[in-house]
Amino acid sequence: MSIAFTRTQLILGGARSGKSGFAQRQAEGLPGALLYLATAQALDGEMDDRIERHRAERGARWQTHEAPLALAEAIAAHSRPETVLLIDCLTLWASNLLFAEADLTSAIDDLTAAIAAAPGKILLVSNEVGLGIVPDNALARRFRDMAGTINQAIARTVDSVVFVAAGLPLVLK
Ligand SMILES: Nc1nc2c(ncn2[C@@H]2O[C@H](COP(=O)(O)OP(=O)(O)OP(=O)(O)O)[C@@H](O)[C@H]2O)c(=O)[nH]1
Repeated sequence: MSIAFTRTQLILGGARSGKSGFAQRQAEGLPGALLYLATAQALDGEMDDRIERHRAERGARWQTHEAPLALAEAIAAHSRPETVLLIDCLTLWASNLLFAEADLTSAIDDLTAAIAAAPGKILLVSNEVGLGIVPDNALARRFRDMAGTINQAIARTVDSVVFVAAGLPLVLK
């Protein structure tokens, strides 16, 4: 099932909700060159295997670039009128920012400006992390708040927002 797409779309969902697969199918339904911008870093063997599986599933139509922190710069460098950029995912980008002790407000401003200025199509994947119990430690609470703040800022910026649960899309905007 695909959802109407104009130029920019945010795809939210919980862990293993099917959001990445949904975003990939949305992108593959569009004409143009497909570019995957990964924010994940392979820090252990399990993540290596996961990334390998994702690369194999994407197939030969896709090019991959990694941007754990400099997402705005990567969008500016790779977006062209004929490209479809899939950014997966903003939640890991938030945790990379947190560990790098980066300035969240200016990182969000740079990212929203880059999305608005990009000439090509952009899909962004993000986790909806705040639905469970309140975490019992300050770092996890800070991360949860950052993730929510980023999702709201990106949702304001993009043309459409979809929430994926159990593999099924619900249009929010
Ligand atoms: N560095 C890197 N990361 C990748 C690559 N392909 C996918 N990833 C990462 O893999 C992650 C998504 O995979 P999963 O963690 O299996 O997805 P999930 O969130 O559990 O499940 P869904 O809700 O179904 O998306 C994203 O954070 C991507 O950044 C790649 O080629 N390089």
